[in-house]
Amino acid sequence: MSADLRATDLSLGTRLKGVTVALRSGEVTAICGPNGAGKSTLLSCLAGLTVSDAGAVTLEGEALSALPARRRAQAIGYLPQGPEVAWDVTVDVLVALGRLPWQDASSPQGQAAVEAAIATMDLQPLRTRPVSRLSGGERARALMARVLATQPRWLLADEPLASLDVGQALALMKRLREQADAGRGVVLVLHDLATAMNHADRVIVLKDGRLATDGEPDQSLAADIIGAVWGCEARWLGEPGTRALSVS
Ligand SMILES: Nc1ncnc2c1ncn2[C@@H]1O[C@H](COP(=O)(O)OP(=O)(O)OP(=O)(O)O)[C@@H](O)[C@H]1O
Repeated sequence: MSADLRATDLSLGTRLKGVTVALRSGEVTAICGPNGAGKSTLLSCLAGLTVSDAGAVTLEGEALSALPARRRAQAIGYLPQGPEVAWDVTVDVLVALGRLPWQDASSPQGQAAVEAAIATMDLQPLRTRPVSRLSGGERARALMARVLATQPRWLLADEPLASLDVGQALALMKRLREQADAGRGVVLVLHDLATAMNHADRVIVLKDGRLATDGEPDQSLAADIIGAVWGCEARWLGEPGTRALSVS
């Protein structure tokens, strides 16, 4: 069984045009590109939530579209961009919703997974707080904890750092690295190219719905590619692992 999530020749209107990528478990993959490039659309297709006009997504060799919804939800945790929380539940209850695909929130195993997710996202002090009384960043952490509580083999997150402060963002990237080191696949839509450069194993760049590059961060985010895709004159500063991007 190949431990990968593949999109083959994926097309959807003008949003995706023949995108082929093979994502590997055990890696952190960043999907980057300008606004409207198709990043969220690709991630949603990889999660099985958006159906393409042409092409296919396979999960570990099986067509994603043929998998029962529950098995798919067990395997793939998906955090959309700026998700709404429909009910004003407490953090505890929200995170426990992550066990729905397993239907075991009240079992010792389910509870252990919820506790681990709450601890991982540093949510103990907030666990009895209703979601409506969280700050934007706290809410983002609670929503990530819900995804982690599922303990999916694949973690797909659309701009998971968007509302986090610099310390929380760094902490989350470390946690996601631990998830990859534990053998999970981590796929993140990121606008911050320095985060992608410093923390991803691999960077996929989309432009106008097409694959622009797919490779190691140094290669995919080389200055000439940033120039061609984002239209900025770019220069990387600093050492590998802590690089900063200077753009003009
Ligand atoms: N439901 C939809 N129906 C039709 N077109 C859509 C839909 N959602 C998004 N689009 C369009 O598809 C293109 C790709 O959108 P997508 O959200 O995937 O881009 P993105 O790369 O994630 O952008 P951003 O960085 O702004 O979040 C955009 O031009 C957008 O306007």
